Amino acid sequence: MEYLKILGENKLSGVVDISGAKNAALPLIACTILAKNEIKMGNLPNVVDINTFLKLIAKLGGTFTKEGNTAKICTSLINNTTATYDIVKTMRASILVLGPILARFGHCEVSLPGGCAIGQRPVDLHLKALEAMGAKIVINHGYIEATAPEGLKGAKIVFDKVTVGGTENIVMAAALASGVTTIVNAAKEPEIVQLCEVIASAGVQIEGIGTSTLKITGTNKELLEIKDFDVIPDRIEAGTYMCAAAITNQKIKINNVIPLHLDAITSKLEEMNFEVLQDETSVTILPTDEIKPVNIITTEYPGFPTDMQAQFMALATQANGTSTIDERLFENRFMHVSELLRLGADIHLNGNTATINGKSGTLNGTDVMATDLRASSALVLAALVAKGETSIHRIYHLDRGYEDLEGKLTKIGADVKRFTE
Ligand SMILES: CC(=O)N[C@H]1[C@@H](OP(=O)(O)OP(=O)(O)OC[C@H]2O[C@@H](n3ccc(=O)[nH]c3=O)[C@H](O)[C@@H]2O)O[C@H](CO)[C@@H](O)[C@@H]1O
Ligand SMILES: C=C(OP(=O)(O)O)C(=O)O
Repeated sequence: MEYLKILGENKLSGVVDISGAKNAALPLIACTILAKNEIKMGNLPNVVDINTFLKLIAKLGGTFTKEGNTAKICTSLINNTTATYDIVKTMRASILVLGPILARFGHCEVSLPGGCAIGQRPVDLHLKALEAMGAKIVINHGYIEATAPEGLKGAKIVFDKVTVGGTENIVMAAALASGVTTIVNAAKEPEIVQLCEVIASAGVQIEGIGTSTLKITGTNKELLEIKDFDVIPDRIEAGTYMCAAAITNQKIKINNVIPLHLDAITSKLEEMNFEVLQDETSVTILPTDEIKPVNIITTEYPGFPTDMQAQFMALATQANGTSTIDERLFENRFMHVSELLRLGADIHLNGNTATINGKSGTLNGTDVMATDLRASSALVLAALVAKGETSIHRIYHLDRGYEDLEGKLTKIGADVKRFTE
């Protein structure tokens, strides 16, 4: 297994180029199942989850070629409708093939994803919505077996909770359904906006893009001609490097971003007394005299993202005072706390609230274990300011979602090396 060794306290400076968004690219690859043509997708991040999703497309009978950050995907020959456990267990986003395959073929089988390190993460809302569109769903031997021999029919779906994956699955299913589907309480994340725009650019009528009510007029199983596109920049990768600048209190420019997507992150950094300069495609974090504490509540976009919670917790250890972080989306997304404690942080957990006493002492490098993707990046951030050497184990989590992390950090002056144990 591979691990990272980081020697802390280096001065950082320079520019980081942000890759395409994993969480936009995954549903966009799933949406190629709606198309009859080959689609060229640019700005794909070179991360394990993308390769896993492409492998899933190939297992279903689709084809792809990938060169650098561009893939050409064609699903016209799909002849298998089952997403098996071996793939789903490594990548929960596999559930995103359910809507498009069911809509196109009238049946689909997807292994139940089960829980993961950050919580139970049920998919009941995806299933309930598909049932409202006419699907019959049974759970059999750990598989979701969905059928709709007559095709899916447009329906009014009112989501009990805002769900990113649920909204994506239903938008894709609705694109090939018959009639109009209205999604009320839809998620509004930029990743969903891009998915809707790509499907709309193929001629599907979608009203309300970027709002919490989406109205999709389906094609009644007529496959789409989807145009080539580039994946939007990764706002979570960008936010992570913004935190790298902040935690080391150095000036770093984060390039190739959409600053609007970073508003919630920028505003929390400003509350922590950092100046954040913006132009059309970059943000620059400037050092501050005093890092101030912050109070954060995670919520849906455009609020503060749960995917940035762990990184801000690492940053809060360097603040002059006590910060609080309330995790409202996932019941178990605090696995990084015990590892930050091993580095010397002073953090108390009470239910879904973490209290972080900043500057209670210096962090000291040691061995720590990554437990999920963003927990891993929080440990990397903490290691950048810890005294001495930190070894971060189980970095396969990190590789799911950060392209060339060592390369990007090394370029701005960090001492990061990968080893095999
Ligand atoms: C690949 C991808 O884009 N992953 C993101 C996506 O995950 P994902 O799409 O899984 O997250 P959801 O928005 O669906 O989950 C939000 C909340 O709703 C609950 N829920 C969801 C579906 C359902 O059927 N029933 C149910 O109860 C979940 O357990 C969670 O508490 O959005 C999350 C919330 O912004 C991010 O942290 C993930 O990085
Ligand atoms: C939780 C994440 O991803 P996933 O939903 O794929 O587990 C993430 O990107 O932070």
